[in-house]
Amino acid sequence: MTNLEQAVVVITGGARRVGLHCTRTLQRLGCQVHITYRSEHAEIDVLRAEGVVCHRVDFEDEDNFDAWLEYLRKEAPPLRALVHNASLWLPDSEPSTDFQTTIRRMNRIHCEAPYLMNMAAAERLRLGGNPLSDIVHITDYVIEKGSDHHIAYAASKAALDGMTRSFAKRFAPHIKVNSIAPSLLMFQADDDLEYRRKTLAKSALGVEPGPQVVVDALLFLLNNDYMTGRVIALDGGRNIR
Ligand SMILES: NC(=O)C1=CN([C@@H]2O[C@H](COP(=O)(O)OP(=O)(O)OC[C@H]3O[C@@H](n4cnc5c(N)ncnc54)[C@H](OP(=O)(O)O)[C@@H]3O)[C@@H](O)[C@H]2O)C=CC1
Ligand SMILES: Nc1nc2c(c(=O)[nH]1)N=C([C@H](O)[C@@H](O)CO)CN2
Repeated sequence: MTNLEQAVVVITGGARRVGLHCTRTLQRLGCQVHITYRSEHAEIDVLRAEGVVCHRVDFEDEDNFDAWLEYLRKEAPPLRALVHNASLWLPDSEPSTDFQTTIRRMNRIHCEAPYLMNMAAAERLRLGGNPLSDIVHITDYVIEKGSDHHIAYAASKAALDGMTRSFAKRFAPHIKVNSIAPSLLMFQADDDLEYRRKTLAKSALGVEPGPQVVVDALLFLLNNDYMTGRVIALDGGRNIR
């Protein structure tokens, strides 16, 4: 069992939903959690009061993101883990968006940004191992099946999945790199009943599990010193449906 007391963990998109649940759990376990968030909201002040270090980072704002990379390269403390949770579930046919913008945004958020953060944080992660350190990519079950309405999203998550194996090769033996690939975790507040029914029926277990299943998988990875380049599928049995 790894000792997470005072371990420094970075969680991107750590101020809402799944990321927030990961943030609160690791903070309670004695970690020093650093999060990135994009938009200001009341929860940020609450997290700061709880001792979470909150960095405002928009992956699509070049100067702001470059400053974040510089922080990871030169100022961050030794890191025990870097969790790539931040994401945007952009459909291909969003009325206000043309397809070129959609694919560019999806690749930026789910592929370019995690790639650049991994390279920037590598030295800090090597220093922060106890004995090993972790990078976790949160991808999506959809990379297995494809999607007809989130093609760019699925493609960019597939790229993130591929980088799991590549970075696992590059960073062994000091840094483990694994993916968590969920299907439905949490509905959006405005998802209607018909959509919820249809979505729940897609898996063998037929439930909306909530964020704890991701926390459980994350803690498993942090505590396992013999797994790298692999994927934990959290999909309620979508594959056997
Ligand atoms: N929810 C689900 O059912 C499923 C989720 N997943 C994956 O699990 C992870 C967590 O899901 P969920 O909690 O729903 O994620 P959300 O859709 O709630 O997004 C997580 C965070 O990403 C941040 N983010 C979005 N765009 C940017 C950007 N350009 N720069 C920096 N941060 C950004 C958002 O910040 P802000 O709020 O400030 O804009 C948000 O807090 C994601 O990787 C998701 O793809 C996979 C399958 C199912
Ligand atoms: N960044 C996000 N990615 C995904 C979300 C989300 O809310 N934010 N939601 C889903 C769906 O739950 C899908 O798995 C089932 O309809 C997928 N990705």
